[in-house]
Amino acid sequence: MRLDGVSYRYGRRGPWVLREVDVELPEGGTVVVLGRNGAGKSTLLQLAAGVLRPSGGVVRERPSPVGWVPERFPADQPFTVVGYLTAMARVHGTVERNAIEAWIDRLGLAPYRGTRLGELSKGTAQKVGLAQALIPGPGLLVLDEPWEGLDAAARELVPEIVAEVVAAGGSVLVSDHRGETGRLPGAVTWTVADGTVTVGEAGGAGETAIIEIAVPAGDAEATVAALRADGHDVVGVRTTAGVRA
Ligand SMILES: Nc1ncnc2c1ncn2[C@@H]1O[C@H](COP(=O)(O)OP(=O)(O)OP(=O)(O)O)[C@@H](O)[C@H]1O
Repeated sequence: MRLDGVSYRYGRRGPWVLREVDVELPEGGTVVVLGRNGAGKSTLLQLAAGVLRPSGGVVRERPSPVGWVPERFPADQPFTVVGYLTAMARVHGTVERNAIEAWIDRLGLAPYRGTRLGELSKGTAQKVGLAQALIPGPGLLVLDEPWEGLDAAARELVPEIVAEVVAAGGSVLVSDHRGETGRLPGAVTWTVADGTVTVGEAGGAGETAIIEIAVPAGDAEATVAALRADGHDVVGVRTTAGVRA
């Protein structure tokens, strides 16, 4: 898939979020999209997924089907979990009962089959968001901050799922401001800043600098959050008393 001179702004007079972006996502490739809060990561993902249409330029050779997992799963819909997953599978033209059931099991959704989406916790709703994207066997899987809101067990599943989609020949595009990038071996990075996208190798050997900083222990959480919000990969936190996270 290629983005050819893709530009985007919200509304006719809004500021340009992206300007003439040229990037290529190879078949079977994984791309991690990095950047500060508000840099345009979600916008880029939505253009790639076909959720937004470019204001200028064109997206070519988008694989199908597209599995799109938004940052916040829109849970205000009058469906039960199983009803929603079945309806979404129909939208993709297939109702593979086995695929629906397999993802319900794997993501731990079985206890919530008959629960209405609006009654789910945020983390469980995010899993339903993941399931609907995976059921059709996506040729392009687009995950907006997939680690956000998921419980620890489901977070562990994300790299596994990405590897499986890639092994089946699919392409994966993931945005990440939590610094989980290292969990996706072989991924390329697209860093969004000032309307442009810079392509790099994620964690390429010898290319990563690790900077140690010291802050008062009480500021650690806020500092980690600020660094991640700026697109940095926080690899560890320790106190003078020992390892914290
Ligand atoms: N629906 C919208 N209408 C108008 N402006 C928007 C809309 N969605 C996003 N923007 C603006 O476009 C810019 C890019 O937003 P985007 O959500 O793509 O950034 P992001 O890098 O994903 O940020 P975050 O990490 O906070 O999710 C921001 O300035 C944002 O305020």
